[in-house]
Amino acid sequence: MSEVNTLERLAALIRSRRSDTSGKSYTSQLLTAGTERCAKKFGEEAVEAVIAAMGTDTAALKAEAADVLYHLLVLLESRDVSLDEVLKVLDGRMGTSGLEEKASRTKGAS
Ligand SMILES: N=c1c2ncn([C@@H]3O[C@H](COP(=O)(O)OP(=O)(O)OP(=O)(O)O)[C@@H](O)[C@H]3O)c2ncn1[C@@H]1O[C@H](COP(=O)(O)O)[C@@H](O)[C@H]1O
Repeated sequence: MSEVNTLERLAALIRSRRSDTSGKSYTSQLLTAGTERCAKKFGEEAVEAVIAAMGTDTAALKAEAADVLYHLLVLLESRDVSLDEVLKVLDGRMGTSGLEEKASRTKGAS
């Protein structure tokens, strides 16, 4: 699937930025700043996506959604969690309904 390939390629690019010392990589700056900084940026971009979703500019929503995906991948990289590991969680949920998933979480929490 091309969508997954794009995310996988981006995740690999982000990982490679860990060892970038050129000083020209925004990703490298974020990773060097640490998880708290990455999480803050992710939160900001998520809020911007929410605001765009409430508006009528579809191009703006697509751009904000792309920012969210990029910043999520940077956040995961900062915690050494791979995209593949997250996709496996999603794969594990396939075939169950969202409501069943919700019920099993509620059960697990009690
Ligand atoms: N997909 C992205 C991407 N999406 C968003 N951004 C950056 O995320 C930042 C967030 O937007 P803001 O408006 O908050 O910008 P800002 O004020 O500059 O950010 P801060 O100073 O607050 O951190 C912008 O600087 C965007 O350029 C991205 N930066 C990089 N990528 C990808 O990562 C690759 C590697 O980038 P570098 O690490 O910079 O080489 C690029 O080739 C792209 O494929």
